[in-house]
Amino acid sequence: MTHDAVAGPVPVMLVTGVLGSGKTTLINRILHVSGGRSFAAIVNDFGAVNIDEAILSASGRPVIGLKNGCICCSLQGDLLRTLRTVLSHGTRIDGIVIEASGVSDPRGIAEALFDPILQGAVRLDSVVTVVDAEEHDVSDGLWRAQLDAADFVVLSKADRIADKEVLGIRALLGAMGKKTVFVTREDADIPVDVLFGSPPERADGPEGARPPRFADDRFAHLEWSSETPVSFPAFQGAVQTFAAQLARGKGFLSFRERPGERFLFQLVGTRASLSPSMSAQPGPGAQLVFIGREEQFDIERAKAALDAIRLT
Ligand SMILES: Nc1nc2c(ncn2[C@@H]2O[C@H](COP(=O)(O)OP(=O)(O)OP(=O)(O)O)[C@@H](O)[C@H]2O)c(=O)[nH]1
Repeated sequence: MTHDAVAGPVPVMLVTGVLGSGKTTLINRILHVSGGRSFAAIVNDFGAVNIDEAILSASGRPVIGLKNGCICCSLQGDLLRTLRTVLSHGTRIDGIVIEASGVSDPRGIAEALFDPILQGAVRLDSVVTVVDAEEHDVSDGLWRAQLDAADFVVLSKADRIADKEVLGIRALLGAMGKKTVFVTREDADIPVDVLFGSPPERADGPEGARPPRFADDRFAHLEWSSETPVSFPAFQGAVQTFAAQLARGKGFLSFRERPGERFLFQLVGTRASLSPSMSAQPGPGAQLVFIGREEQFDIERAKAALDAIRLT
């Protein structure tokens, strides 16, 4: 099925969730379990280095990264242009998954999909919000906005908490009107057919009355790179000096102590991890992004701590 008028509009799934909740992990599994279907992914990262694009491109599916902004506001034009490019590519596309950056209010993106030129070419099938079972802040306005917009909730990292706590979060989400909650672990099956379900009735077209959106200006980010491998203990020591100020950190890097190996660094809340990188991305140095709330994250000090490791 090449995209054309006969095939009908291409279904779009919009995946939201706060920083580090598990959006890329979910999309990676969707791209891998897509069976005979051909899905494309559009990912929106917060910064010029698109780590998520590099992670997902290992799936072998078309993945396009949008950088330096938020598709719920400043990048809306880029999203529309990218969608048009994907649709006119000439290859069969059975569905498009759009990952919003962890600071996006999904309403802006849903509105963008009502663009008159795209009408008839794409159809917003579902808004999926990933909720981190282990770490979430129910008082956070962005978290609530993402939940409000969700047709489906995917509860990630359920493997990290007790079953009783999972039941508690499900009850909380149920009380918030979210009936369809999928609980996942990193290796669990993903109900792709349900998530790409029939289009729900939406009241969020251009005419609908909507509350104001959340902007992405509450977060500051630092991009840091090194052309050469870094020392592992020096890197660890530098990150420890500002990790408490961060909401998120991620990227690829190589260590002098492990020549020829490439690692994916992930930091969510207080949890940091390093795993062998499966993605093809430029080496041999480091490309990292660190994100923190504006009022907490001292970018200059973090940059100084990282720059110092170049000299070690
Ligand atoms: N144990 C466990 N870890 C998970 C699960 N889902 C995601 N993770 C881990 O959580 C971290 C963040 O996951 P991502 O998928 O990159 O999160 P994200 O929402 O795409 O992050 P941003 O795009 O930066 O907002 C990574 O270290 C993942 O391996 C899960 O279900 N279980």
